[in-house]
Amino acid sequence: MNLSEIGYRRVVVKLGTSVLTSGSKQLDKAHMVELARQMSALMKAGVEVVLCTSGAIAAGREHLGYPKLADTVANKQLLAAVGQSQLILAWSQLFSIYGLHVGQLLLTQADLHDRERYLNARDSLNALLNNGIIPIINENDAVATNEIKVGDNDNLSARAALLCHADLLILLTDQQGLFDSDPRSNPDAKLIKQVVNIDDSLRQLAGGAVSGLGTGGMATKLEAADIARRAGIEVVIASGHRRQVILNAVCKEDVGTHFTALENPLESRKQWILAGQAAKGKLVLDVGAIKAVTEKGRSLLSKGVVSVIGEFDRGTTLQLIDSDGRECARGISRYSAGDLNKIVGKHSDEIESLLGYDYGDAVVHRNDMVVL
Ligand SMILES: Nc1ncnc2c1ncn2[C@@H]1O[C@H](COP(=O)(O)OP(=O)(O)O)[C@@H](O)[C@H]1O
Ligand SMILES: N[C@@H](CCC(=O)OP(=O)(O)O)C(=O)O
Repeated sequence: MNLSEIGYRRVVVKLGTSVLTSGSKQLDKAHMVELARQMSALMKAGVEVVLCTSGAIAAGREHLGYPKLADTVANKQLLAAVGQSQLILAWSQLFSIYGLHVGQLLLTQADLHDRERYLNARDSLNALLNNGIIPIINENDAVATNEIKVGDNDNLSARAALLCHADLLILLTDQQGLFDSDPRSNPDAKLIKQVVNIDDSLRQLAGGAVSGLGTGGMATKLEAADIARRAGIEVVIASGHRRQVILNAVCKEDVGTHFTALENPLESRKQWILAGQAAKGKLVLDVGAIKAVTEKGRSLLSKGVVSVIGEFDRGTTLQLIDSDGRECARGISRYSAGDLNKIVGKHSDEIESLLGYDYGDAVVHRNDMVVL
């Protein structure tokens, strides 16, 4: 393996519950050690690895002897709180076989949404990697309510890849990659080896199916792939049980589905906008505004806003959607929902007289916006 010729410096590996449990109800440590071996080999060859691991809830169930618990958020938090310590213990022991230390980062949406916390998380990741320690990331399920949850580890791993400026994201799951329909329900489904563009027809293929203990299925993997490739990060979706899968993916061998990265990655501030999540609010845009924003690279003005959805403060990241609810851009609002409700459809010149102040003509400035 000549990794110096490959060119990847930093790789994020995401392991789904389906991989960690091998489809059973418990952590498959025999398989985890094999994955740790491959990641350790990369670290020793000079390729830095960040591990994004699911499996806390499954590990919690196993550790407590499969208790009968109602399917509530609080009970999932209980299972994650118990299971996360088992999970990190397992990884710490398995990597120690290869002489490597691990460091744990449990993140929530809020850590990615707030610029200062985002930069702090980035510093921690870099400090670990600069010292040859493998960062192990999971969502902080025990404290995350639905509002502050990223929600699935596919998205979390993409955001982590942006955070640490990785150049490859490997999403490992229980299928060989992305198929043209769900291989669980269609045995004739065909593997898609290369994806250059992610559009609505591709999203439809991903459907909603999820393996036994997993969250999100292929749909969240596609979302993750889209976030990463926009930031100039290549993505591979492959089977976590394929022999040498991590090493082969890093050596650019033909494994699973490969997503080409966009050539002009977004600058860092736009990456941060994409790394956070537009959780709190939406603006519905008229046709002219959609065109101005998506085709002409303009800022969004109040005149082009048809309606405001949700309650939010100034400085919140919003989804900019069309009348069918399709998201066309994401950006930071210069006005609160309350203010926006007073100025929708109005000319920018009227803002000061309507509000008694103004924060500029743009409701969402183009420097604070990512067109999707
Ligand atoms: N087009 C598709 N190609 C591959 N898998 C798909 C597709 N559509 C849905 N799936 C489902 O997605 C599942 C993997 O997602 P998930 O259960 O969340 O796994 P993980 O725990 O690895 O994140 C597969 O088992 C498969 O049934
Ligand atoms: N944070 C959760 C996993 C959430 C998740 O996205 O799971 P998966 O679809 O298996 O990657 C856990 O550790 O159990």
